[in-house]
Amino acid sequence: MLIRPVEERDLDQLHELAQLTQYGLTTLPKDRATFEKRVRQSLRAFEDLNDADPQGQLYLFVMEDMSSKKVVGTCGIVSKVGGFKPFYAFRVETEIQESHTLGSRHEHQVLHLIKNHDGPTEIGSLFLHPEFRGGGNGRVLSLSRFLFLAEYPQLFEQKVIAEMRGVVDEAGHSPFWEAFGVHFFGIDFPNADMLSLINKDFIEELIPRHPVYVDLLSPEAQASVANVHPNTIPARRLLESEGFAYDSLVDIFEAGPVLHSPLKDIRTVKQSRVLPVVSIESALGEDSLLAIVSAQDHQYFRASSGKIIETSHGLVLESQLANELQLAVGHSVRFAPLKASG
Ligand SMILES: CC(C)(COP(=O)(O)OP(=O)(O)OC[C@H]1O[C@@H](n2cnc3c(N)ncnc32)[C@H](O)[C@@H]1OP(=O)(O)O)[C@@H](O)C(=O)NCCC(=O)NCCSC(=O)CCC(=O)O
Ligand SMILES: NC(=[NH2+])NCCC[C@H](N)C(=O)O
Repeated sequence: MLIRPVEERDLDQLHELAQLTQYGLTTLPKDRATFEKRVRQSLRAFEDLNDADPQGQLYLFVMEDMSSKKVVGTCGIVSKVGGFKPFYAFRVETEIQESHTLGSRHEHQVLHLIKNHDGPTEIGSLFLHPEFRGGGNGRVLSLSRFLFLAEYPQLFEQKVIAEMRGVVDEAGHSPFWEAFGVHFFGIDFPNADMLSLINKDFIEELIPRHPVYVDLLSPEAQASVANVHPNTIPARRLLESEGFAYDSLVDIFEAGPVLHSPLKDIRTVKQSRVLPVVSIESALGEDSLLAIVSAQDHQYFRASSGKIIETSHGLVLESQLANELQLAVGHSVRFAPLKASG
């Protein structure tokens, strides 16, 4: 498996992949024209990695199965959210009220709208073809972005967030949307989700101006606040194992949690180092380490996973990994253990 920047030739396969996403994966639209626009946006972003400030550039990656040459997964990074059009979220706050007269105490969860014009970096668009899940590919795909962040920190903000897909069923019904959003926006969730990627003006126009008491929503909607779609549990686990945490922000449409971490504290970023390749061998034994490895010569970033051994002079790579990344002795690579130790 090779992870590399998206190319124009991937469009057909990516578009096919997007048809498998079900509902709620906002940034992997099923509509081809919107997808094509995003691929072009990403091609522009990768063109110059030298002197860009984070201004909302989109970096889209694909995971390619090297044996079949098929695109089996994708993931992305937006260098900065917010800007002229804000990043919207609800902050879940707990309000406590007590009555001496009645001798009672109540805790209410209240949703407060926040609008951020100067937002963090956002990772997203994480999707793996169902046939390729469950064997560790998702971990490599998700973490590869962190080697890119470690390689080019100047392109990103110091804080990184991920908006996790919230609870939405197979027909596109979101309990939170049906209890809340539909009353204000008057359209269905899939439509609102799709429109929000194209033009967010309707959010500014129609979102309620006052805080929202969660107690007033249906029990299903209440239960969905800060919870994720069943197929998004692995994505959440992966980020949590890298140090990301939920801190009271949820999505305004389906109440999925926003996870966050300072860029420098992400486990893979923190543990990654750059060393030269000193040797390539056909098979490495017990003393080797399973690592995620990236190369970036001539600004061409690519990543994969495989066995390595660290020596005092540099790294020994297993030949399959070296072939996937087109590496020879003398090249430098960035690497980190695929999993946190202990
Ligand atoms: C997210 C991925 C790509 C993950 O791929 P895989 O399923 O192959 O991952 P995996 O390696 O099998 O599992 C990842 C980790 O989750 C754990 N895990 C798996 N199932 C679990 C479960 N039911 N409960 C608790 N933990 C579970 C595994 O042990 C593993 O952790 P260990 O490695 O520690 O053992 C995939 O599931 C997928 O395409 N899902 C559908 C799309 C989706 O919902 N994407 C996220 C949208 S939200 C988004 O895009 C923002 C987030 C982001 O960009 O990262
Ligand atoms: N409005 C939402 N919460 N959408 C979930 C987004 C899921 C995922 N982060 C994506 O990029 O597509």
